[in-house]
Amino acid sequence: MAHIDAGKTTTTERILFYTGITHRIGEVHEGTATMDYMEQEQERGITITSAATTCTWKDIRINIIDTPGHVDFTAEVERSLRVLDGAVALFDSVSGVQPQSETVWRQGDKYKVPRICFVNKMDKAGADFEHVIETIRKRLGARPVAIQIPIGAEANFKGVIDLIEMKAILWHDETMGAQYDVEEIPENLLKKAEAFRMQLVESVAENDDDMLHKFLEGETPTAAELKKALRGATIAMKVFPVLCGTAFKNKGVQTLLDAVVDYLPSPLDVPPVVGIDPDDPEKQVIREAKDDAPFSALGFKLINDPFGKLGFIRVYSGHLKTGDTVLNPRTGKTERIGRLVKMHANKREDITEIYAGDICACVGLKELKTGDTLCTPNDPVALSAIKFPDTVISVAIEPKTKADQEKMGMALAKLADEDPTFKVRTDEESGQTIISGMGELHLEILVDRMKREHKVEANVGEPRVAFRETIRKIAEAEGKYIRQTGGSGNYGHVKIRLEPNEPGKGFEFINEIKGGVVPKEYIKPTEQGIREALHAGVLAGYELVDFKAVLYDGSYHDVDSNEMAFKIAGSMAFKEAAKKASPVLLEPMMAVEVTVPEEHMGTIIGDINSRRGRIEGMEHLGGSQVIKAMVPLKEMFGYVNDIRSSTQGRASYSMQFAHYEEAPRMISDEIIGRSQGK
Ligand SMILES: Nc1nc2c(ncn2[C@@H]2O[C@H](COP(=O)(O)OP(=O)(O)OP(=O)(O)O)[C@@H](O)[C@H]2O)c(=O)[nH]1
Repeated sequence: MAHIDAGKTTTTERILFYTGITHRIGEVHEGTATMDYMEQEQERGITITSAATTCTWKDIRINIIDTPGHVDFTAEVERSLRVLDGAVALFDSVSGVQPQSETVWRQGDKYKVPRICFVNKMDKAGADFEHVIETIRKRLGARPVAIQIPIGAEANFKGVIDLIEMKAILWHDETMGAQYDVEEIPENLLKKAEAFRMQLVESVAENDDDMLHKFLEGETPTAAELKKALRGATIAMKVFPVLCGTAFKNKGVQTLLDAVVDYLPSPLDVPPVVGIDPDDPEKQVIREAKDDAPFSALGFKLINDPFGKLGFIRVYSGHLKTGDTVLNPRTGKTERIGRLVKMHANKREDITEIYAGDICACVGLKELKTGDTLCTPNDPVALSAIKFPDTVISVAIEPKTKADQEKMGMALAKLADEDPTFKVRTDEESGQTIISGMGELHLEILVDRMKREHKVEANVGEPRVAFRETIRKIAEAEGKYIRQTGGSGNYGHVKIRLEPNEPGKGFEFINEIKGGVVPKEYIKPTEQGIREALHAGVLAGYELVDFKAVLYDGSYHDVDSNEMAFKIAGSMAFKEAAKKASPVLLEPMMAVEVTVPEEHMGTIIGDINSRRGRIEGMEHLGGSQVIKAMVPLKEMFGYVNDIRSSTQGRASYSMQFAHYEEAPRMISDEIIGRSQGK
């Protein structure tokens, strides 16, 4: 996991080489990386989908997922971290912690994934190992602990000092697959190495009683003792071991693999997974990572390819054989496992059985969706699903020909099946197909994939911002749906109150009905009516968020009341109340970070101001300035090209969704006017 371009794919390629999976190293910039197998990935030199692969190092099997760094593909990182037991966080040796490193780090915290840090690109001009450690400490608020220090830097980077064994490890050769030599620590680095080892021992001692005792007695721990204590502290996420190297120049990757084996947890080291009983959501079910436990697995990724649907699963407990039947608690249906495959990027190897802790793909499971659990039918469990962020941008898409029209629906459905952050809907008024996603690049790639993989040509409209609406005041309203249709009647009547909720809290429904004035069976339908109606807010048709709906009164009819009538009454009351509750328009704000040479700073700041942006901070980094700003997404379309031409390509930027904010009057009037066709 890392910011864009830190070297994740390059490092993974080396790992595959050293572990004997590939026999020649694929290079990202030559478009030959094994892990970046999609055409678009090879053309652009970026990772888009996270590829899973398996290798073995020192008799330990390691499942690897190479994740994308670009924020538009953040869902890939989210699902990978949900199912992995450990991660390697890569950092650029010059920049250290970058915006997206921070995001993925927080995702790692969320899923409690122990991590080791690899400072890559030590061969680059300006490489500074200690600066990177400092940014990990400061910007991530983490506890990094160096277990290596570099020998030389930039073009002179030769190897590392292993602070555990207190030996120098030198790569005298930069060619593919070069082996290293273990030597004595050079005289001029001995003092520094001793000081760093002292820090390492101290950090570990703080988290290990035996070590603390030894430390206080003034004893020097052995390498084995140090390793054991460090493993414990790493798995407990008390410390994060830091290593360094250059994947591109083939230095430091074998030692990184050693560290993965030594310090990251095996499935047995992490706490057993906790799910719920699908028949009784109040009841917790704990599943230990044992092969003889009842089977449970989480589906975290789907790929539709010409050979069928591949569902990636991570097994948490038990084992599974081809021919077995599994239950999907979400649908309540069972499916038979026809084929199981181990994935090596896009190549597959058939297997017949899979065990606790492993990752593999099932072929042909029709019902499986991302985030579904698969389990033994007679001992079911539902594991917690993966939460994905909401989409922030959308475009209208139109098939070019009649033939494309038919294929487009199918193609979009397949792509949406694979990608939970890609949404497709039909605009009720215009009848247009609207696709939504995480950013311009995200949608561009999906449209491109539709063309290449599904042979559908389409015209794409201008990108549009996913605005939202919320309310600022408390308001009450009544919804009455009383109709006589033919013989049978309809009677639904509710009174509701809408109240603003804290930002980010979403929608909450509160039932305050007393004395059964609205019978129990009509409460849910009322809530359902409101839930359906909130998707089209009363201002400009955007989803209404962050509010509470309190159902406090109503009435019913013994014969005529039914669920449908209460659903309609709920939605009528909602619309009425929302109009009275001072609705406002919200727009997505992006956290933007621009790295720019000093002489272009003025241009960048002026430009950010003209985009309604707020400068939030500035920082020196090497010879450049890093400008942090909060800018409305609406003003950021096409920024890639604008910044390139205004700085002759010398600035780089990254941006990610931060939060929603009330749109200024001018913008809100424009959007509301447009939605009303003015
Ligand atoms: N100098 C130098 N360049 C490197 C090193 N590692 C990777 N690179 C180069 O940096 C660029 C980005 O490398 P990738 O491996 O694609 O980075 P990534 O983190 O996978 O990128 P995304 O998946 O797009 O986020 C490529 O041109 C690599 O050749 C290194 O150790 N030293």
